[in-house]
Amino acid sequence: MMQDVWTQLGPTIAAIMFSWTMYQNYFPHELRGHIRRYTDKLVSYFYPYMHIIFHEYESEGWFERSKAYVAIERYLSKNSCTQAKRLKANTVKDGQSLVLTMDDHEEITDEYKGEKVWWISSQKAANRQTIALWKEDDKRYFKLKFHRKHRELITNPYLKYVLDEGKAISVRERQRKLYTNNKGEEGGGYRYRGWRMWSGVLFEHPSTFDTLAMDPNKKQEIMDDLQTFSKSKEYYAKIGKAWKRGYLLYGPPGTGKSSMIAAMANFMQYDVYDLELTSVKDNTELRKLLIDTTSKSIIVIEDIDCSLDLTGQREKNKKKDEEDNKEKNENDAIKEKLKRGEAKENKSEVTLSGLLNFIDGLWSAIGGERLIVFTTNYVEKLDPALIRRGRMDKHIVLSYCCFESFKVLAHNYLDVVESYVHFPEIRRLLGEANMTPADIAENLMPKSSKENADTCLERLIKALETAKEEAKLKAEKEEEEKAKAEKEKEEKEEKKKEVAATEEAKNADKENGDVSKG
Ligand SMILES: Nc1ncnc2c1ncn2[C@@H]1O[C@H](COP(=O)(O)OP(=O)(O)OP(=O)(O)O)[C@@H](O)[C@H]1O
Ligand SMILES: [Mg+2]
Repeated sequence: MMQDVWTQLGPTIAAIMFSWTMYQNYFPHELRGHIRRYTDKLVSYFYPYMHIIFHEYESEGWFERSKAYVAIERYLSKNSCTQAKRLKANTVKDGQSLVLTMDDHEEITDEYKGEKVWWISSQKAANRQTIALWKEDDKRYFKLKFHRKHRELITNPYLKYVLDEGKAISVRERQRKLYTNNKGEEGGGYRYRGWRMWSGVLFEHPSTFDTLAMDPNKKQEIMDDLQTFSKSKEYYAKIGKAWKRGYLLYGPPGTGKSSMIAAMANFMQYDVYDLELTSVKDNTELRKLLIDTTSKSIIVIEDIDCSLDLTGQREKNKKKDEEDNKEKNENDAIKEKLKRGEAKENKSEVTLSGLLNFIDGLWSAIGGERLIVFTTNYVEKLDPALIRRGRMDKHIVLSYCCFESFKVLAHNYLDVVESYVHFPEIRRLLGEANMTPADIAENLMPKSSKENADTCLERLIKALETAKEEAKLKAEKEEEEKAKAEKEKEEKEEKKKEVAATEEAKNADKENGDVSKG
């Protein structure tokens, strides 16, 4: 039987092989091209599917993986896990977690608006004679197969959906970074990312809006504002504004300005670029730094009043005495920060106009989706041009701890709620004494395993009473000093008047003498 089949098929197979060899070796090249085109056409006439190829590297010698390929890989990871028999593991988040995708030559399906598509991962062996220096030799690609009657649906909305979704997954899963432009002693900042202007470490600050102590309504307002901003790409484009928003956080030290920035970054899933203005050589370097930031980020300039001399003009218009006094306090505070290493001496040539350009000049629009946050202890020191709406769109004051803020801290630090016995007294004392959330937090923190909520709250009550007493004494002292100064001023005036009167009398005597002589 088998013999019969071979007798019949043998000549046919031999004829096909002979024709193929003749075709390969003796058929003219041009003619072969024509034949191939016509056979492709014929096949496509009967074969209803079409495909799109996405290469891992878009062109020869290109260093980076294609963004579309990476987004598709991320998008397909969910379906891969449930459908593919062989998976491939890639590490992400700086080696901290894995992304599983289908291995080469696997096929999985996906559905979009009820239509089925196929994704095939493939690999074409590269020419082994070439030496691949920076990537694997084999050229990977994804092939998307779909029915040609869905061409419109797949090439347009489906692919956009896949790429957007893939990018969103990457953003959600990426490990966020905290960057700084401070080069340090050895210029280490430039080492980490080679040619980049910023150096970065993982952003791991645990502050969130839940742990932030402030008035709940104000907190909600800020969260809504941030959320609206993140969803307003089209709106910003429509009104012709760069997609960025400025926040000015001001208030006394220890009221939660830096904590709020961390909470914002965690809430928005943004990177943080902590800009040390005193380390920026000049306006050109400032612009370069701006260009080198990515979208979905917060650019922070802390203690802006210590970073640049932005006081100039305005002070001339203010009352001299009052201003001198305040100036002294502020300078003391800056000196104190310098001592603690929280501020740097200003050797920078960055000017106010350079900074204004940084915030909303032409270059500020690149990248999009960025928040710019300034913090200061002395808002009145800043030039109005710097903080006007449009530059710093939202001004947020962080102040001394109120009862609402205290409740958040008490819950976070001690797990106690409003019904607690010490709360009414604390509420009363908070109304009478100024204490920053940082000080409250320090008092609430148990210092040993023997301390419980009661001991911590009692300690806080004592601290509040002391603060109240100190504030009273300070106010009395200030009052005394003011009265003393007032008295001294009056005495000086009196003395001046007396001197003037004596002078006048002397002059009058002299004039009289001259007249009598005459
Ligand atoms: N509003 C707050 N909610 C929760 N914790 C706070 C708050 N304010 C201060 N703290 C606590 O006090 C510490 C110091 O706060 P933070 O650094 O945010 O203050 P700041 O306003 O930035 O001060 P500075 O003006 O000196 O930079 C934080 O680590 C945090 O534990
Ligand atoms: Mg701070």
